Amino acid sequence: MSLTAGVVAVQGDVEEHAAAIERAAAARDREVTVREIRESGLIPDCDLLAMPGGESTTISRLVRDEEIAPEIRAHVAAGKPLLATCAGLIVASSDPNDDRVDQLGLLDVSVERNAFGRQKDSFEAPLEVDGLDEPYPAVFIRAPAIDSVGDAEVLAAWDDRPVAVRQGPVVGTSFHPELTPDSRIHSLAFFENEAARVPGLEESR
Ligand SMILES: NC(=O)CC[C@H](N)C(=O)O
Repeated sequence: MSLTAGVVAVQGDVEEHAAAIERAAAARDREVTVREIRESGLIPDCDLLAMPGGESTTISRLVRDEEIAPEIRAHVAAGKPLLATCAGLIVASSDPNDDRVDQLGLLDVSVERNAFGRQKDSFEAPLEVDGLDEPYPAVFIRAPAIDSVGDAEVLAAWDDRPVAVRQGPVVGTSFHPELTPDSRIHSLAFFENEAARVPGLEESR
């Protein structure tokens, strides 16, 4: 079955996410069509969803004004995967610590925007990630840190702060997995988490 993927496309690395989704799908011999999401009505047809980095206040505004937010929530409630990166993580969180961001509350974490310090505005780090055999080359750009974690599971930390989390079908990262050729995070979010995200799947097999 061919898959349909959506990338919330207000700004940020939309094409890079699309390419990473295509690489991750190809590695599994899956066909995928990637659509850019700027308006409501498209997400219900999507099997997978990515919410890229950019500026969280801007993304939040689009998602609210275009009435995309309820569709993202319904997508996740149906157990379909969402990968939320950097600003996307801030929007997906339950507490962005910023009144200008309308959070979606899909990841039970509070975040601090731009938390990794001015001298380290942008850096790459070899990250140990739960579920990956080798460190992942993680690119951080004015990245948020995760301050506290409720129901979500921490997949990776940097500088003693969580930077990748999972809650059911949602994976959130502080870094930008679309900016390196390594598509293992997309693969983890979209193709390797089936049992965890679809309740009852394990039993029904
Ligand atoms: N690269 C990014 O997505 C940065 C996120 C941005 N600093 C914000 O707070 O919205």
